Amino acid sequence: SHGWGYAENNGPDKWSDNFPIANGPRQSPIDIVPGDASFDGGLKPLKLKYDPSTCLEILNNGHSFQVTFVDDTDSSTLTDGPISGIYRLKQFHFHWGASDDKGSEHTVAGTKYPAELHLVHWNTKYASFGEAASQPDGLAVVGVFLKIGAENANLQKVLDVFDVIRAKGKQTSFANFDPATLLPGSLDYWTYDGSLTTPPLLESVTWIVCKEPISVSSGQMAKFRSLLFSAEGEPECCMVDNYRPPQPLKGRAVRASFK
Ligand SMILES: NS(=O)(=O)c1cccc(F)c1
Ligand SMILES: [Zn+2]
Repeated sequence: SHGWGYAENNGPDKWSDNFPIANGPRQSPIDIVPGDASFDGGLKPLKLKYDPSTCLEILNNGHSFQVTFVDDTDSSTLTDGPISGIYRLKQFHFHWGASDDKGSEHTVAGTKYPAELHLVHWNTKYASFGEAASQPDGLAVVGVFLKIGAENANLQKVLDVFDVIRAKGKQTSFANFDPATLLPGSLDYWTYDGSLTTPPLLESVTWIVCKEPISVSSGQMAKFRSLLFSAEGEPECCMVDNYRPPQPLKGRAVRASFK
């Protein structure tokens, strides 16, 4: 049977068939309305400490591409911000559109960005990512919007290996990349309780969405769109529009770390 995806027959509107939590109380992404967010002076600044030597490989998993990290020590961590304890970086990946007018998962007062970066961390009070992913406080994902502008030289280091991971299932070693180079200058953020934005849609994520975007050029966005959802030997299907649209807030509070 066909697995989940982003097409008409297996996309976001169909996910609840196999993953009923898709209609749950804390689903992601959401539309962030800055005027509705409440400033919380108790929120700490994000503390991100990344060790580039924990960077392991880059892979096309058929839904996005992801850069994975060695997470058997506290070398690359997220602490403070809205969370308590230590969360380890597991991977980062992106979501993007077929054109520059769409692609992000979170939106800001209805505004879609051309892409969105997700840095995925898991709570070390649990034994593993998999265990943490099933807990309400198990994961913390930092979201960063990409906005069309100047070419992003740090991002280019990732795009330069796309030719060897073009098809689903391809992976290659990827060493000494510092994900901190993909963070915006300001780490002001909105935060709310949510979920994974792809199946299994587990409601285990503390979302931390940065207010300030990073830049990406239109040519670099075209490079994202050169990846394939399809595996080698299958009819080629461009990897585009791999984003879930905003989900109902269902009474959740969105807090801001800034005024
Ligand atoms: N898109 S996301 O919510 O960051 C996500 C989806 C699935 C797995 C995961 F680790 C993170
Ligand atoms: Zn994601």
